[in-house]
Amino acid sequence: MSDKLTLPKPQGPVDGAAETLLSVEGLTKHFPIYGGFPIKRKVGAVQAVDGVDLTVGVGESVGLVGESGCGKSTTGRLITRLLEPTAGKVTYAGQDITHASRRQMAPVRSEIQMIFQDPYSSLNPRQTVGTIIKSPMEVNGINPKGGVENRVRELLELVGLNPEHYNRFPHEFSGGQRQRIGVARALSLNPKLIVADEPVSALDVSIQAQVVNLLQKVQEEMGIAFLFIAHDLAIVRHFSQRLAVMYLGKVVEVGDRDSIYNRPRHPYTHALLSAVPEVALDDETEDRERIRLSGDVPSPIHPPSGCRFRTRCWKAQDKCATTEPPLVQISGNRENHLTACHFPEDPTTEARNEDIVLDPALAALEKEGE
Ligand SMILES: Nc1ncnc2c1ncn2[C@@H]1O[C@H](COP(=O)(O)OP(=O)(O)OP(=O)(O)O)[C@@H](O)[C@H]1O
Repeated sequence: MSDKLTLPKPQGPVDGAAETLLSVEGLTKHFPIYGGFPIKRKVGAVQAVDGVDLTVGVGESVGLVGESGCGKSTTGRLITRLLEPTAGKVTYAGQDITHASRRQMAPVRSEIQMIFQDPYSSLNPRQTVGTIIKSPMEVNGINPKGGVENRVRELLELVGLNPEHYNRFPHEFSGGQRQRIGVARALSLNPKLIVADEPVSALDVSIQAQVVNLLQKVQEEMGIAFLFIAHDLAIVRHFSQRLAVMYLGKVVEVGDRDSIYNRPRHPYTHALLSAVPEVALDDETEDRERIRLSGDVPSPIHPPSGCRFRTRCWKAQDKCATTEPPLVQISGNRENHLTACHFPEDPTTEARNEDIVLDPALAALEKEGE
């Protein structure tokens, strides 16, 4: 039997969205920590990703959001198989690729591409733009109609760059243009899924929208599915049809865009939304609740018991420390809107009477100052 994966048409609609292209179940990555002298042994683990379930439909754009350190990049790298999962399952187009070898991954590799955060370090400074974009085609033995160079010029044009700049080097481009080169490189293999890991975070705010628009165009016109990783909800607001909110290695809420932005239930999603400047500036919603998401995410080496958000949650009760809330469709949620919380917020973003301060130390300081 050949050990190469064959890629049948993706099967079965899931989540009410398109046919499922990618699905991850119980995805887990624990990075071991070694210590001791003279013999080093495992003394603990960073629980970066801990039992994530997620699906991306064919041509669908899914946003994965959460604060820095909550495991978004690790999730992206597990999906693209740049990292080996500790546990769980990754299924792409109906095939289990969780532990697929390099050889087995070969046919899939070209279909799943990644765009990285930093357009400065992700491009080889010694290679011309032409070489950077054509390399994936050459490595994968792809010879497009009209030749490789012609295809590279087409791709440059598609991402809004001058095809005549084929022989230029990355340092001759601005940050936004370099990220466009990264997009052209990702597109060179006609992918079906792009994992974009904070693709605009390193760019000037004025340039961010242009690159997001380009990605949106690519997603819509070429039917490419996206997992768009971002730390704030404003960036993915217009881009993602569905959103998953992550906190300390777990997905705490997932649903379609309207459910997450207008009917969020998890206190953490409320807090993230209240930090979205775009929302605060909006006249219609100027009375939105104000939640100050201060304090750090606890260490993923010793995450809190029960609900991981409980140490920063204004609604936490005893049960939250003892029982982990499952990610389910709680009462009041629409279909496919799942929330992991014992004491969810009302499904509204109406104004509150008082500010909520998530950091107890900060709250005490404010009280003293009154
Ligand atoms: N190779 C590694 N070895 C040990 N710990 C790691 C490794 N990679 C990531 N981590 C840890 O895993 C946790 C999750 O990291 P990850 O980069 O996935 O988070 P993130 O949400 O993408 O954050 P950021 O936006 O800052 O990249 C962090 O605590 C990080 O320090």
